[in-house]
Amino acid sequence: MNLRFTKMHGAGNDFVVIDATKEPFALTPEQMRRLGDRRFGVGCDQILVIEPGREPADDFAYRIFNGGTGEEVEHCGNGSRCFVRYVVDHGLTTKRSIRVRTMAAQLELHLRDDGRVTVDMGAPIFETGRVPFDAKALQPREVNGFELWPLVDLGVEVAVVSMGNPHAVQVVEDVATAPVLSQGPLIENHPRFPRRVNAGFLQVIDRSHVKLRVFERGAGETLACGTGACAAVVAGIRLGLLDARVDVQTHGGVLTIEWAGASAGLDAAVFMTGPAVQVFEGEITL
Ligand SMILES: N[C@H](CCC[C@H](N)C(=O)O)C(=O)O
Repeated sequence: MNLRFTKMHGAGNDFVVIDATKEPFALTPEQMRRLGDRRFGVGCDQILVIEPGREPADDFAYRIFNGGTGEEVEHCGNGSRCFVRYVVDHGLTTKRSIRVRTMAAQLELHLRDDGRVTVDMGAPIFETGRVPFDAKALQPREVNGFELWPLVDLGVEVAVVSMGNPHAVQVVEDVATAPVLSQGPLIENHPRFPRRVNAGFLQVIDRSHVKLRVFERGAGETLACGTGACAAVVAGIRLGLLDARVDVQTHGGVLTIEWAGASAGLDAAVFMTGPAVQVFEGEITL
């Protein structure tokens, strides 16, 4: 079969976007892995599939598949910005504030006049059972009232947060020398995370600037991770290290994360603002 696609990126986190608003989408996990393969396919971190809204309040639905495994996942922050850029640029909507539903959340997204996109990412989830993280028989270390959980076999402590998808965030001295490529897969597949996990490495520059690297579940280290940036900033705020608005420097660009959780309560929504770029359109024979 021939498949038309659009290649996009959000701060270097790259995507193959498939428009399934006109006919139903049905690719096998093997075909998804082929799309994600940087040698035998197009190559991307995730595949984004845009579908018509399934609920009256939703303008669209969009599905996310990790490019390395073909598995469908709950959320993709950088992908949600590219989704908005796509539907506006391809005339699928005349709105600039768009409601979309993913597997895990209903999002409100806004295309700004400066071309960046602001996403209401919803509230973070801290209950370990909902991340999910198996805390059985573990003693956390409390910092500023927030738990850091030991991964004893790896000799690290992580904050566990869900943004709809699971994140394990550790604070490091220097992301440039952090063991992202060696320790990342060990955290991703750690038995304490029954659905595996995205592993974040957070370096605090000052209370409103951080650097972040993420070894993503099902994709490896990406140039940026939107939900990872949200999870890392939320963890940093709860640890008392960060203010409510933080610029996150990733390999692929800067994401701005805002969370008023320290003053407005832990169920405050996280807002992410960042770029969304179309690179090329193409057709692949699967
Ligand atoms: N690898 C992630 C999905 C993509 C998240 C990331 N690309 C983002 O921008 O949030 C997971 O398995 O949960």
